[in-house]
Amino acid sequence: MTEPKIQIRDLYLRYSDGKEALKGVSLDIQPNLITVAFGPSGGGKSSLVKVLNRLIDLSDVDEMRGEVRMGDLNILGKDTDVVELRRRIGVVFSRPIPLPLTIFENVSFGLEVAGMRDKKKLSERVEQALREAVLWDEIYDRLDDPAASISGGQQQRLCLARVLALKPEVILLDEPTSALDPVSTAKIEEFLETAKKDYTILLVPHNQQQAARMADKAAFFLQGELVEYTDGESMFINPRDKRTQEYVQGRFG
Ligand SMILES: Nc1ncnc2c1ncn2[C@@H]1O[C@H](COP(=O)(O)OP(=O)(O)OP(=O)(O)O)[C@@H](O)[C@H]1O
Repeated sequence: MTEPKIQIRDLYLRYSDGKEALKGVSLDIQPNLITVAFGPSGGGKSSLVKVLNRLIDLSDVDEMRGEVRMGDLNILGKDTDVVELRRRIGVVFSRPIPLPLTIFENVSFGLEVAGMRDKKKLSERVEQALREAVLWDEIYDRLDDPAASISGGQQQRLCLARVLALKPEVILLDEPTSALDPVSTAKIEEFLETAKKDYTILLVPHNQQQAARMADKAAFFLQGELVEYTDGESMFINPRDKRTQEYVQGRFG
């Protein structure tokens, strides 16, 4: 058995308004696979994403307990270096929010903050990240244009390239294609299929078709509970839990 990349044990999260977003979730996220976290709105998927790279620190939380580890690193640890954690676990959200800079600078920014100064190295890393994000061929001759001048679908891949430039180990994607047209969606999915050999990927899909297309492993979340966690195929063809069956068959939304 491969060692899980991320181990989550009995994770409980309650926001200050009393909402219990995660009610004792235990989940092993395997490397080099796409794990899909799906289920109806309010199930806790986005909260889980935020816990994993500690963006949850920016929310009003009443109580959070349990254990989340990546190898030796205690992700929830008080002394955990969250800047380094967020480099190792990158995140892409549903709306692309490029920095008000050029295309090139959007990708080089994080590298420069991390201390990379060598222009040649920066250019190489930017090109590599843009190629990996399936964007290079479309924008290689306008790297100095403002990021705002490219389409929404291209901006989303630019945000992905920004994450990739920092050479993360894990990539979290929270409905990354929900604002995109089918062509841009296909490019993100193409990226995910190729990228899984190099990364650990957790995807919150924007619909069930995408979940079924992309999932090597699938985790069904319902009102803060992880109801079922199994191989993608089993989940969508032959789910065990009645609640999963009903959701997968479209009997509730
Ligand atoms: N910052 C917050 N403060 C208070 N409650 C929150 C906050 N964020 C989420 N919640 C609540 O926590 C629960 C889980 O929400 P979460 O966004 O994690 O679910 P989700 O499965 O990602 O849903 P969606 O698909 O709608 O994004 C919901 O009841 C939600 O209202």
